[in-house]
Amino acid sequence: MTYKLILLRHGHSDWNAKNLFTGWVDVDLNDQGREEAVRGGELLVENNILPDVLYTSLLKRAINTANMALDKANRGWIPVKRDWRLNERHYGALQGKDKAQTLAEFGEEQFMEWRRSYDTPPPPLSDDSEFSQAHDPRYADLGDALPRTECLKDVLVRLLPYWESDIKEDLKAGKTVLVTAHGNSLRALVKHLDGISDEAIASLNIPTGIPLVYELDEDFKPINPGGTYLDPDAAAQAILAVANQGKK
Ligand SMILES: O=C(O)[C@@H](CO)OP(=O)(O)O
Repeated sequence: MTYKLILLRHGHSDWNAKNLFTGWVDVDLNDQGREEAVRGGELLVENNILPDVLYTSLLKRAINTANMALDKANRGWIPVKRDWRLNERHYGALQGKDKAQTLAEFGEEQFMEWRRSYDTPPPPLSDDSEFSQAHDPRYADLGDALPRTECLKDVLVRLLPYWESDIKEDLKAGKTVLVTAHGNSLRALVKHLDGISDEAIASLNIPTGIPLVYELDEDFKPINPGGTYLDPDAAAQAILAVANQGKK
């Protein structure tokens, strides 16, 4: 028995275009992102990989990407599960800040430590910031568990129980699962699936809008380590662009 898992990072958002740290701020797709989402759906059809169930975060850039991709694939009817555990990493006090300005102000070492180190979170975001989610009704049930900042390790800690309890169960039932989420929540999942070290994960980046397909064996180990991008050329180009964000 093998299992099929599709990971899809949301398409380009307004704040990707403006080069701002986004995290849990609920920014929508821009025109480029909507095109990427539709193309993502086309790639699923062209490769005959059709999801049976959809998982998304609670953020509209992921929700809308999934809806557009599935509509293109004529799979808008599949069951949907949404959970905050798939949200982007909470970027703390960096949410809403310009990446290039942050790089110039704090230097490359600190900037990359905040962006890509496994276990150093940025400073926490104050609850009275305009970019805070402390009063957002969609997270009311979280109580004290609501993050004010997160490093990648924190994302893995909140995501893994959900992977085990829900996503893996659907895979075990033989369903092709689509997870539409974010650069850093997907990096956390890929780290787990591929057994990537805390150091090596720093240089792994995920492009927007290109489905990444994993075939997993009965122990949920990848038969195709690193997964397979359905458009490898576009993925290679877009990965470089993500890696170089901030550097103008
Ligand atoms: O701003 C963010 O939330 C993320 C994803 O866009 O950025 P980065 O790639 O810098 O972690």
